Amino acid sequence: MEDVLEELFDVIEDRKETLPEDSYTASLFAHEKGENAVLEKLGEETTELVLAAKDDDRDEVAYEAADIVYHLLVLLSMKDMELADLEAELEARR
Ligand SMILES: N=c1c2ncn([C@@H]3O[C@H](COP(=O)(O)OP(=O)(O)OP(=O)(O)O)[C@@H](O)[C@H]3O)c2ncn1[C@@H]1O[C@H](COP(=O)(O)O)[C@@H](O)[C@H]1O
Repeated sequence: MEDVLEELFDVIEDRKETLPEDSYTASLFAHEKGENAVLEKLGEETTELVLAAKDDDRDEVAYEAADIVYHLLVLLSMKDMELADLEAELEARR
């Protein structure tokens, strides 16, 4: 899991730097309202996650959770934060 998160975060950071035209991630960084779009997605996906959980739809829970994690990592990158910032907070709670 840690490897997947690190790899995904590295890809997100790369998209932020190189801004390829065909990249959804890059479009979020390039667009003036990209941060708002990410925040809206997080809100929508959280609602969808709640509904999926209520339905006991485990596939849909996994799908929505993945959407949330992806957009959460994009948000961390937009705030010039590192995955280590999230890890440190989680570690501090153990
Ligand atoms: N994990 C993701 C990921 N999760 C979601 N999304 C995109 O986020 C957008 C919004 O997600 P939604 O599920 O809301 O999309 P939707 O199907 O339009 O749904 P609705 O809005 O209709 O509800 C879609 O365009 C998805 O493709 C993602 N886009 C990219 N990644 C990762 O980022 C990498 C780089 O992607 P690019 O930046 O596109 O090269 C990829 O290889 C993936 O690993």
